[in-house]
Amino acid sequence: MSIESFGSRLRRAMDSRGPLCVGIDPHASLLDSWGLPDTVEGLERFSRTVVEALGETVAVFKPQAAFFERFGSKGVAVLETTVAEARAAGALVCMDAKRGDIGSTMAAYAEAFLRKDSPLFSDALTVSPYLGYGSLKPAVDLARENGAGLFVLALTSNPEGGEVQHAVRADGRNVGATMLGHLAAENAGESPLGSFGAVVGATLGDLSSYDLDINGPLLAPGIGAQGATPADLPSVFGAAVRNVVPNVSRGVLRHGPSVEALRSSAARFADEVRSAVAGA
Ligand SMILES: O=c1ccn([C@@H]2O[C@H](COP(=O)(O)O)[C@@H](O)[C@H]2O)c(=O)[nH]1
Repeated sequence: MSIESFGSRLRRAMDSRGPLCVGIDPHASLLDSWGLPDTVEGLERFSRTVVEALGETVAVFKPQAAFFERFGSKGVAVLETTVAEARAAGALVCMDAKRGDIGSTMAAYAEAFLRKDSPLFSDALTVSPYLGYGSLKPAVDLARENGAGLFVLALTSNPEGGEVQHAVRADGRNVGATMLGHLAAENAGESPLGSFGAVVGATLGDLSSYDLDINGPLLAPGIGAQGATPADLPSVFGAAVRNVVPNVSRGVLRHGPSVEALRSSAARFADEVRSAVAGA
């Protein structure tokens, strides 16, 4: 029996639930504003509340591994539960762990997040290609085998990213464009959508000099706390906007701990995204 690909599962989730991805980023300041202690117990209450509020409506959750790892093994245990509960609620999970290393070590990272029986198995994983795109091959292979996906950092939302990603190579292409080219090759011939996506910040303004037509998803962080809005998406992404998975973390999470307020905030962002994409 063949496994359904991540790209196919994601397209279905985007069509039925809308494309919004909500981050699960338990910042210490958010725990505090939710009236929770900055402890493993606080972390657990926070994550469970987000999943309870939004698990049946958002297409994708993006837990930010760093906020769990800062509590050590107990925090990682909460991350495992969060992933399982989010997936059980019907959402896809993109683990934002931004892993990247030499190929032999990358294989171990891939096993941690993309092996079907791993406690942290996620539908997709963010990865860093800055040890060379080829170093990601073990993750590409395991993702394909298990119907999972990757989001490769191509053009990140932070202002410092350009120093690396806009650097121009000997062939005249810049580094970010080169990563997009690798992903287009990875996704060639896939339908309805390839499983190998790019991270492209919603904060970056006009990207018309880039070929964003990679036949794969474009994970777009930067909406809300970093200043971008859903209305920016068409001008940033052009025709590729239909493959954009816009991420909002603090912009939604700051409305907790009320489940109702979290739901209304996510619904507002989802509506704004829908209108922006429909008008594009
Ligand atoms: O280019 C990137 C890649 C990843 N991120 C991550 O997304 C969220 C954004 O959080 P907000 O609260 O909505 O700003 C966070 O987990 C980042 O690590 C990114 O912002 N930019």
